[in-house]
Amino acid sequence: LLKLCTFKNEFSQNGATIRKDEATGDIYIARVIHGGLADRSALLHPGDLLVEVNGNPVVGLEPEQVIHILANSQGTILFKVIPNPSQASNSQTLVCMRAMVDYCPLQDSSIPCPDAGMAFSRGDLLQVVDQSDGQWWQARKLPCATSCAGLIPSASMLKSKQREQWWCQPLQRTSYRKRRQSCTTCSPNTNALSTPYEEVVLYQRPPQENHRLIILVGASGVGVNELRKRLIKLNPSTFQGPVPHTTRSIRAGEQNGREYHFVTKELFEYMVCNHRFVEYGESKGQLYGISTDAIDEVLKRGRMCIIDAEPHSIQLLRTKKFKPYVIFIKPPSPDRLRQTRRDARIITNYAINRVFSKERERERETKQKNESKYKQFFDSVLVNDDLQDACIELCSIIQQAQDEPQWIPVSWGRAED
Ligand SMILES: Nc1ncnc2c1ncn2[C@@H]1O[C@H](COP(=O)(O)OP(=O)(O)OP(=O)(O)O)[C@@H](O)[C@H]1O
Repeated sequence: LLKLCTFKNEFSQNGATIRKDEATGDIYIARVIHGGLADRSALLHPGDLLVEVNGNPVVGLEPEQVIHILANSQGTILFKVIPNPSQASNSQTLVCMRAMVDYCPLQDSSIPCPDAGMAFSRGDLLQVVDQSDGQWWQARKLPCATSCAGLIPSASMLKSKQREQWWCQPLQRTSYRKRRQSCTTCSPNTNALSTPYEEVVLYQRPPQENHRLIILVGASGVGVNELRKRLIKLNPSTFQGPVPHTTRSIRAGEQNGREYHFVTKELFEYMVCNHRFVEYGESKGQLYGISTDAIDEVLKRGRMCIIDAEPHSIQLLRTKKFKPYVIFIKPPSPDRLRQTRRDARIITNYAINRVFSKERERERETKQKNESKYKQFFDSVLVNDDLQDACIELCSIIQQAQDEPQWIPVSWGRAED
C-alpha cells in the first residue's frame, strides 16, 4: 500500500508530498495530489505545517523519518497540523491538453518527487487539474474518470528543458538543418518545439459545417492508396479526392478540372512559391501536385475529402478551415502482410519481391521511425490486414470522426473573430 520515495526535496506518501523548510526545520505539506487519499479526505492542504503524526511529534525530524512513521502506521492515520492561513482557493479550471512530446519522470533529475510524477507519450490526452505551481502541474490521463493525478512539468518548464536539450545535442541540430533544407514547404519540428502541450476541446461538427478533411498516412506499400481508392469507388457520392494539378498536356477524353487541373509550368511554379500545394512532385519530366484549393472545392461541395499524405504535410493542413482527422494505416505482422498480399493476388511475384526486398524493408523501417515522430497528430490507427475488413473499419472511423465529438486544438474551435 505504501511507497517510500526519497528523492530531491519532496517526499510522497498517501497522495501528498512533504517538504522540509531548511531554515526553520519545519515540515510542510508541499502538494496534495488530486484524487489521492489526502485529497479525498479534504483535510490536508498545501502549506499546512505538520506537527504530529499518530501522536509522534515531527518537529525537528527529517522528512524520511516522517515517511517512515507513516509507512509503519496501520489503520487510521492521525495528523496534527497548523493549517496554512493563506490557503489558495482550490477552484482550478480543468484544461485538456494533448502531449506533443514524451516525458518520463524517472529520467528527469529536476522533478521534486519522481514517485508522484506521471509519464506520458506524444499524443496522450491529459486533463490538467492544477496549475497553481508555475513549474509543476498536476494532470490525469484521459479517459480517466477516477484515476489519481500525477506531477507533470508545466509548459514553460518543458520548453526550457527542450531548449537545454536542443543546445546540448549538436548532432541532432545538424541533421535538423539538413532536413529543413530539403523540405521547402514546412519545418516539422519547429511547432513541436515551441508547444510541448496543445490545448484541446471536444468538438462536434454542426451539420451545416463542412466535413473534416480525412488524411491517411502510412509507410510505403502498406495500402494507403488502395484503401483511399476503394473508399471513393464504393461511395463516390460521399467520398472524393481532390483534383490534382499537372503541367502535362491534356489527353483525348480528359476534361480540365475533372482528371486534373492542367496548368502551365510557370503557373505551377508560382503556386509552389505561394505555398498553394500540400504536396507536389515530378514524374517523367512533368509536375503534379495537390493544392489546398482543390481540397476546399471538395469540402464546399458537401463531400468528404479524403487524401493520402506524407506525415510532414500534416502540419500544413492542421488549420481551423480543414480540421483534419488523421488516420495512421499500420501494416499487420510481416507474416500476415506477406500472406494477405499474396492471397489477394493483387500483386505479382515481382511486386511481392519488391515489397519484401531487404532494401524495401529498411526503407519501411526508416519511414516507420519517421512516422512515429508525428504520432501526436494521429487521431486513429487502423491495421490494414484483410482489405475488406480494413475498408469497413475505415468507414466506421470516418463516420465517427465526422459525427461524434472529437478532441481538436482549442484554436480550431473558436468562433471567427
Ligand atoms: N489489405 C490488403 N490486402 C491485400 N493487398 C493489399 C492490401 N492493401 C493493399 N494491398 C495491395 O498492396 C499494394 C500496395 O498498396 P498501395 O499502392 O495502396 O500502397 P501505398 O501504401 O499507397 O504505398 P506507395 O505509396 O508505395 O504506393 C497494392 O497492389 C494494393 O492493391
